[in-house]
Amino acid sequence: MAMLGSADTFIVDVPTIRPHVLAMATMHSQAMVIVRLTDGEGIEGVGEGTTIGGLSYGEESPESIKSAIDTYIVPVLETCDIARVGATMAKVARCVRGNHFAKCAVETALLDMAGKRLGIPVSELIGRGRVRDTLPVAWTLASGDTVRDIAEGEKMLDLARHRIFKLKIGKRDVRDDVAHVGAICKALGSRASVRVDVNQNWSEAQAKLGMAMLHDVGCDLVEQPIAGDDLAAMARLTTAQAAPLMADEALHGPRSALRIASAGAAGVFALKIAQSGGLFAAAEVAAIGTAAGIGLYGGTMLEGGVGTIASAHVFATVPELAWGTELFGPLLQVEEILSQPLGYADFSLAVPTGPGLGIALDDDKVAFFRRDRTAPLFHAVSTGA
Ligand SMILES: O=C(O)C[C@H]1C=CC(=O)O1
Ligand SMILES: [Mn+2]
Repeated sequence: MAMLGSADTFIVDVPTIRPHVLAMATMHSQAMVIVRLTDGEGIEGVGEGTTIGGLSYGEESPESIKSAIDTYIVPVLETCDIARVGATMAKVARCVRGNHFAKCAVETALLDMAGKRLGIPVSELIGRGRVRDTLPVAWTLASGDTVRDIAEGEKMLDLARHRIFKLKIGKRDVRDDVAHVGAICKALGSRASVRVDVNQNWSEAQAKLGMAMLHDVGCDLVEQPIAGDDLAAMARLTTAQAAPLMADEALHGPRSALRIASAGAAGVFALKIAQSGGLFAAAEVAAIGTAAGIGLYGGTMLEGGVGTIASAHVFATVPELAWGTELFGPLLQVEEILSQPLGYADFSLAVPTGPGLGIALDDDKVAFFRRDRTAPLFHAVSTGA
């Protein structure tokens, strides 16, 4: 039995290392909602709710995530035995509709606490438990410039950090986008797998042309080429096109996963904990995909360290992760806000082994990047006078 001790939610804004150009927004910084819960014994759990480009990607914004947690979810937690994470989240689901990103942040914090209480990693609390300790990690080339993207890809290969690259397209004319992808495929050759994400920006006709041309230039996978709610068109493209179609924005948890699988509307699922509505729900999406013979990929909402590691614990439990993961979010930010650096090496991310999430926030960095910070932004520099 454990009762809620305290709850604190706040937004941190961390600049990106370069502009990140997507079809629907160009990011210069990432806004992450951090939730910190304690129980009556003082055990702390952290969670993260993060989306991309304000309201341009999905239906929740950083501000709405924080407000849903503070106003509607925390009062429910106050009535629960928060040691029972499944029962607590079931009660939250009865009281709060939708708001998957907010629920995921809270469920993450509860699982972090539960793991710490039990002395086991979160991955051991999901499904059948952990089956792997490292995850292959893709990088997104999205500087908006082909030459710069090739140089960045070469650098990542040299550093042995990434050999899977996702290109963000859909903003320009289809033929211009394909020329950009083709140039990168040609430059990186067999040293890398190149995939694209259109973020729903094509019509079905554009997708027919684009997917055929992309296959011809060596692109391995096409993510969400058209609107995620048009399952009939996704099914037509999945059947007719040689390049596999990956569902991303179409997936909102187990029920949508079942609908997509039944309609034959995707060959690959992008698993995302926030979009699914939490870690348990993401594991259920994975199970539906596996049962339907759909390939799995560990997706990201470009979360920082907390959301990335929460995702990593789930992906570490997936028996077959044919397409790897894209858990590079913290590397796109100028600072990880964690006390210990994450283990990116040998084209992979190490899944922490400590209790709970196995990570801790760095309080100074959090104080520095908090949107509501009261301390001065820059420390005074001594002149030696
Ligand atoms: O999948 C998305 O749409 C979101 C995201 C993942 C990688 C990236 O660069 O953006
Ligand atoms: Mn996507």
